[in-house]
Amino acid sequence: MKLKAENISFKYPSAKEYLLKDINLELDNTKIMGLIGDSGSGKSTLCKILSGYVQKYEGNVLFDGKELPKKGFKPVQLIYQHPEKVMNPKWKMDKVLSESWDVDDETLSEFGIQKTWLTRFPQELSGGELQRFSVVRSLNPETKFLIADEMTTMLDAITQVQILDSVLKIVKKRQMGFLLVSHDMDLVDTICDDKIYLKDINGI
Ligand SMILES: Nc1ncnc2c1ncn2[C@@H]1O[C@H](COP(=O)(O)OP(=O)(O)OP(=O)(O)O)[C@@H](O)[C@H]1O
Repeated sequence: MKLKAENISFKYPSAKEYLLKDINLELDNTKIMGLIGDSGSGKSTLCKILSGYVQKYEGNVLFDGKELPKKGFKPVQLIYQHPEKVMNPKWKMDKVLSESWDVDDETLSEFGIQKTWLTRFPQELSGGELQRFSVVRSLNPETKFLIADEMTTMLDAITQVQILDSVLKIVKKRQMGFLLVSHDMDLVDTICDDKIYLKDINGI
């Protein structure tokens, strides 16, 4: 499977300048890729475009040659850097999960999610606990490509490794594509087969 960005350009409505200009990118499930860039350089924005979360941009995002669906489930799933911003504060966590898929007990335990957390609201969980939900939520059986945007920043070092290991196990088993966005060069070098520097592909 291929995730392709063709001449992506993007400017936030409130900004004067383009953030992303003529980005071309081709990712597939044969290589685990890393995306690196300075803080504020547009990595999260590019991830939101590649996963169909931001839909107003110039250029095309094609998944296996087709545009991403505008509504409903998306085969490219994004694990957000700030899960609290994208979870409905009025929904308890069991509803937040079931909106994506019917998560089994094995997956909950693999990611260290305690059953009692399921009956809490997002604001009643720590950043790290919430991040585990964000990871699990993205692992719908129909997910074909996973983009992890600084997904482990809210976790301590040991938990980071555990969660990433579990995700990578699932990525390999299901032969999903995986893009890891991180500031941590050592982490990218350890986990990824190859890396992309945003400044090298951004024509601004
Ligand atoms: N909704 C928004 N409206 C206007 N500007 C925004 C919006 N979201 C982000 N920006 C700006 O766009 C730029 C890129 O932000 P983005 O989050 O994509 O960068 P990043 O490379 O992921 O940064 P970091 O590594 O710090 O998370 C920043 O200058 C940010 O302030």
